[in-house]
Amino acid sequence: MAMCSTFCPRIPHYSFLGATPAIRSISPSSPFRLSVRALSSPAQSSSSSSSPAKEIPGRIGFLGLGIMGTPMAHNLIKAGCDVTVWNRTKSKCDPLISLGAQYKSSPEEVAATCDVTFAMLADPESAVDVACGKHGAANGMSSGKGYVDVSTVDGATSKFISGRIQGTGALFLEAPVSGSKKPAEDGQLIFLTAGDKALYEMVAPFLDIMGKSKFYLGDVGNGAAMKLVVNMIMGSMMASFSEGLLLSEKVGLDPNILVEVVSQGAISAPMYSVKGPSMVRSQYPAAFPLKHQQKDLRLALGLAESVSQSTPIAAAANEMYKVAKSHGLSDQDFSAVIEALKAKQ
Ligand SMILES: NC(=O)C1=CN([C@@H]2O[C@H](COP(=O)(O)OP(=O)(O)OC[C@H]3O[C@@H](n4cnc5c(N)ncnc54)[C@H](OP(=O)(O)O)[C@@H]3O)[C@@H](O)[C@H]2O)C=CC1
Ligand SMILES: O=CCCC(=O)O
Repeated sequence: MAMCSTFCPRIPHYSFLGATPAIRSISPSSPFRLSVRALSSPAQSSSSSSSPAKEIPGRIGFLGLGIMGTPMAHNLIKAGCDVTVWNRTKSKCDPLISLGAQYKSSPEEVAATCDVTFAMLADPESAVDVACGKHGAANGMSSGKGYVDVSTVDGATSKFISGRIQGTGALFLEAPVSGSKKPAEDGQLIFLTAGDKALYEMVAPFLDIMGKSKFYLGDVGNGAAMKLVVNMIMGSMMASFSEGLLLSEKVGLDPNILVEVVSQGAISAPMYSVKGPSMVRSQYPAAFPLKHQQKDLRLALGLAESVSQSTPIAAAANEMYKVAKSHGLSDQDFSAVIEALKAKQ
């Protein structure tokens, strides 16, 4: 890994060589370039016994600037990190470039110029394509670098990508996130990581910038599985909530009051309080696109089948999301699944 030369002001516990001990006044929007000891170099590492400095990757790549990737990369830039971005639709890079990000025209170039590259892609196909396709990130990876895939994919996909990345000598970490657009903006995501522990430790400061907590779950596939189980539960909860809202209305109750009642009881969940009022108004501004929720249910059902676990509620919910997709609601928020029930009336 290259010498780290980036200072992230929100990283509290790291020793920066060449900087005065009292950290200088920091403009949150401007990347700092202080000289920091790179611990990936064994010689430097072993000669540093008097200081607790840790390894901090210098240049951070970010591939995939959709609803989630954009605020995640933005938070890294705001924290002063040296970030290089790429997105299939180039125009989505422009706001981050204007905030100080660098741009490369392919995942391969990003990976080649960065120490650690994060990827936040739509689904298994795009995650594989961006990591392993022509001009994919794997072509730019080599020993000393790291690849962190934060997309939601299935374990088999993650293992395939891991194999390609590790085949170059680089390290791999899967790190799908729990939390949606607002937590991504607020740096409040929950990372569900698995893979190379050394890379986990190396990127922990960056996960701490983008999130509020992180779990290390062992072998590649475990992070993906945890994420799919969580989203399987979430998809079923939203489907059930949709039925309740419509039933309450049909029997003459005010669904807004149902939302309030639910929020005060044992089944209270932020998701219901946040999305309930707009669902009552039949508005579904996309935070978590419905097509991705259906993808996650599909992948979770595959996971369940692989271990012969019965999941009849998730299977029924999946059918509702499929119906909603067939009504053109793929890019709406997943709460638009309620429309699938209205369509059946
Ligand atoms: N939104 C949410 O609340 C959450 C989403 N997730 C997961 O995170 C991932 C991203 O979600 P989100 O940001 O919402 O999704 P978006 O649909 O907003 O963004 C998807 C990203 O993937 C890129 N992409 C899609 N297909 C391809 C392809 N074939 N080749 C290259 N790039 C491609 C898009 O590029 P382009 O701009 O060119 O279309 C875009 O950058 C998904 O796996 C999702 O399940 C996880 C937690 C929460
Ligand atoms: O994958 C999307 C998760 C959305 C959320 O956790 O709110």
